[in-house]
Amino acid sequence: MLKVNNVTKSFGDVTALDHVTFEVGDGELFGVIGQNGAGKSTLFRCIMDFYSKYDGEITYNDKKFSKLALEKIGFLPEERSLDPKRKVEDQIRYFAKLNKMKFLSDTKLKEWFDYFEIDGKLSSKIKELSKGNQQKVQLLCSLIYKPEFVILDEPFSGLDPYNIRLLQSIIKDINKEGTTIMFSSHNMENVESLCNKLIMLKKGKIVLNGSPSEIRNSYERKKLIVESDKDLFFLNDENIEILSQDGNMWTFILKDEDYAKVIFRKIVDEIGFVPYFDQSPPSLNEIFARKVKENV
Ligand SMILES: Nc1ncnc2c1ncn2[C@@H]1O[C@H](COP(=O)(O)OP(=O)(O)OP(=O)(O)O)[C@@H](O)[C@H]1O
Repeated sequence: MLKVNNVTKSFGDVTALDHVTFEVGDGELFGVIGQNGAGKSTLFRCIMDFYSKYDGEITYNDKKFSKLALEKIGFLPEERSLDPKRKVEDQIRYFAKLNKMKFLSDTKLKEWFDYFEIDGKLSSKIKELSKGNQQKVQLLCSLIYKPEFVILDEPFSGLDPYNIRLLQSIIKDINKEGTTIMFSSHNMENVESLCNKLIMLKKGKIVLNGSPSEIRNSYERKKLIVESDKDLFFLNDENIEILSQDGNMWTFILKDEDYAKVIFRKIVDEIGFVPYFDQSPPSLNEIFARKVKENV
């Protein structure tokens, strides 16, 4: 288990991390979300022990992360670090060797290359690949030796939607095989579909912490979406903050979530059948947007 306890890291008068405390359990797929400058990369660098000092304590199974054998950790840094002049194959073999992978057969190498659907050849030079494909090679390099704990700083940045989905499914597969994975993103949608736990950082502080459903269910269900061909404006009263219509879909923002029962009854009484009636908590995307706007 990774334990981050009361970590604060400052650069002059900028507090990049401000009393940050959370845990990542073994086998978790853990998302770190936040806007630009929220402190995500600083957090990863603290975990990797790249700074000479920070306040607080970070341990992995009760030891410093940096004391772990190299081959147990995978790290995709925000600054990509491939050698443009090297061949793809040599670059992958270099990282595999650096991380103490004993043997990498040609077949295994080709399997991984195909798994990532990299557009290029193993014999291509890194600089001959597109940016997105270079990114896929770098992610491959941080995973091929099957580390037990992986940190991926912005693994999806600059990728098209197809490749985002491809890398998400690779990350899920590798996590299912037992690797604990922490990754960062600006995009809540990437995080929501992928992780089972997350934190959101804002100006170096944790403003959300939990599983996507725990976080969503901690919010009131004040938004109702109802499908109806009939006009529903007759339901507008002092218990409804906003009532809007888009085609046959109606959105109600309630003052109190319990009022949904009254609305449901009234619709059934007045017009009978209700094809669609949804009272979900806000999506993570909506929660993220709200948190961005809130003053911390
Ligand atoms: N080496 C440094 N020297 C000075 N300030 C730094 C340094 N590293 C980070 N910062 C500052 O710390 C804050 C957090 O930066 P960090 O890179 O951790 O954010 P981030 O969430 O990773 O952002 P992004 O999504 O843009 O990569 C920012 O205000 C940044 O300017």
